[in-house]
Amino acid sequence: MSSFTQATAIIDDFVRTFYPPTNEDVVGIDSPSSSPPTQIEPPPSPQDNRRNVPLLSALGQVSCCTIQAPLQMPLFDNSAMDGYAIRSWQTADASPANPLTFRVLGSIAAGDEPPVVPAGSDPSERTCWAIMTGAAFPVSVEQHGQPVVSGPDRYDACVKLELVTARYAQHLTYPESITLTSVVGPEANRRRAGEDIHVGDVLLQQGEVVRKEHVMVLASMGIQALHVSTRPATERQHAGRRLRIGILNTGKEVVLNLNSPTAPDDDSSLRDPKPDPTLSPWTPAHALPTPPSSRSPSLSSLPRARAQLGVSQIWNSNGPYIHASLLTWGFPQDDIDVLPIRLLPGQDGDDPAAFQATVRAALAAPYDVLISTGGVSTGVHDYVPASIAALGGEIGFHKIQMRPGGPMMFAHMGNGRRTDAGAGAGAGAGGRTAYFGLPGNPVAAAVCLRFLVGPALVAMRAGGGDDHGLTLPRGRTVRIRAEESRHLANNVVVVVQRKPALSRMYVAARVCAGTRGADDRDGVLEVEALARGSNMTRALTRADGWVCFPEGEARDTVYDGDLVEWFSLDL
Ligand SMILES: Nc1nc2c(c(=O)[nH]1)N[C@H]1C(S)=C(S)[C@@H](COP(=O)(O)OP(=O)(O)OC[C@H]3O[C@@H](n4cnc5c(N)ncnc54)[C@H](O)[C@@H]3O)O[C@H]1N2
Ligand code: MOO
Repeated sequence: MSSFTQATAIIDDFVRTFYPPTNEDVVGIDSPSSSPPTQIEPPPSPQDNRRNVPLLSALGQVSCCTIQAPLQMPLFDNSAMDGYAIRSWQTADASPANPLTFRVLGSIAAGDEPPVVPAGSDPSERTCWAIMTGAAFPVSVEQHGQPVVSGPDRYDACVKLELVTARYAQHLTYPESITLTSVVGPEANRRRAGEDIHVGDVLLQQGEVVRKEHVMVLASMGIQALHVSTRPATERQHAGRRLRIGILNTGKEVVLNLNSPTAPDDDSSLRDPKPDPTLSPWTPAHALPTPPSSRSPSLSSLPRARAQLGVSQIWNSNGPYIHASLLTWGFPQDDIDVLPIRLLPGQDGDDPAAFQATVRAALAAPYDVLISTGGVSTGVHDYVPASIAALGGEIGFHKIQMRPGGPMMFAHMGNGRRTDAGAGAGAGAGGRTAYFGLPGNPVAAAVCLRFLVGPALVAMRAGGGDDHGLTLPRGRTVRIRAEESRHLANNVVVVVQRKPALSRMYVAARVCAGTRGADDRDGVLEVEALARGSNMTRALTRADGWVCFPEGEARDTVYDGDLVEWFSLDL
């Protein structure tokens, strides 16, 4: 586990070794601009140049429509951790002196249809399911097929795998039983359907300039095209070398929806008037959305957005977000490719062999930079670090003391051939292709991109920065305010509570209304901390930046009114 400082030093060393200062030609880029987040333009006039364009082409343009969410987010209850879905009440007596054993009934990966468990089974029997991050929880159903939404039958919580001792039987790919020595709270590590976005929530307003954060959220809804009024592009010039960049998204639950800004013009996501009454077979009735009466074009796209997803699948939002970020930071579209992981006959989703074949081909291409999402944490399907090591990648770091984004890895790779056959994982000789393995959770991926990948790419492009190395983001001191209704502990408004000196922590934040653009009375800008949670993407569309609570500080609580560091959303 590296500290943030160690991680940046490792990347810095790579940049200095393989991408020294360059005198290469200036790269002229039509960058989609970094407009202030909440910039609203006057409503477009009829003679404006309105077009229906693929989502990535809408970056930096003015939206002609107010877009309401056609889907709830998360789409279904799912696990925030790799671990075991249990009935939390059965853990009430667990302690080191009283370890409890649970029989494992099966395993659920993200993208798997969740098992349906008949309610009314013997409650004295302790059972559980192995469950991966992003996987749907088992559904307990009554005799007549109604899902059970509360009560002792429900597998309501996930205990993370680090907290249990697992016993394996030879014929099983998952443990036959686990032993637990601590109590697990109700709903622990369970991300609830709709906790971030409700159907009908406004995601983008008419007249708003489309930013990369909108791309993330709209892509997660399966929205592939937007009506925009095009503005003249602002040409930004970036000196330095061109970098060929490949984006890979792992996870069999992830459905790729956008390939490039040059995808065919498609306005079908803006048609189809009928709402879908059967959002998902296992969504509890109370969570089914009631579409509001005034429908926006995106609400009417609900059947299409949902119908194209299989059970337990999600739209890819990380890929479009990374793509949009690179375009925003001035990397030319021609230099960016989306690299789908293609399965061969007989290969299941999330097959490390398919992933390795894709990376091997990319190394031969060759790419300067590969950025993947997902598969870097601790679960059985998190094969990215081992695969990169097996391909000869030299792992610079895997796991950082940072939240979100802790599972991130960085490696550098050559042509994919191992130089020292038989040596242990990670013993490759490395090379000049930078490999950034970002976590799958979208906010975690965004933090890694902003604070580690972006600065690295800029340094690689320019061969410069601070003394020709990595330019670390520079912050500004601001006063933190807790967003309304944040936790009230003993009448003191607490912004963040964390374990002492644990990790560097980033939280999306927004300059407080009334102080926007101007400092408050004592000259310090006030910013509001927005929702945390590495799957809570909606906050990003309202944010202007990130606040940082640095690592190594003994204090575990950040109070309303404390001074903290603030960073803009863009580089
Ligand atoms: N037992 C433990 N479980 C987890 C830990 C841990 O320390 N112990 N860490 C958690 C943290 S923190 C993160 S972040 C995630 C990262 O996991 P992975 O990088 O292995 O990512 P996945 O499991 O593949 O996906 C996580 C999450 O993100 C969703 N996802 C994935 N790809 C996309 C995409 N392209 N677009 C949108 N959303 C995506 C996926 O469905 C999952 O919900 O691990 C925790 N678990
Ligand atoms: O969910 Mo993890 O911290 O990288 O966000």
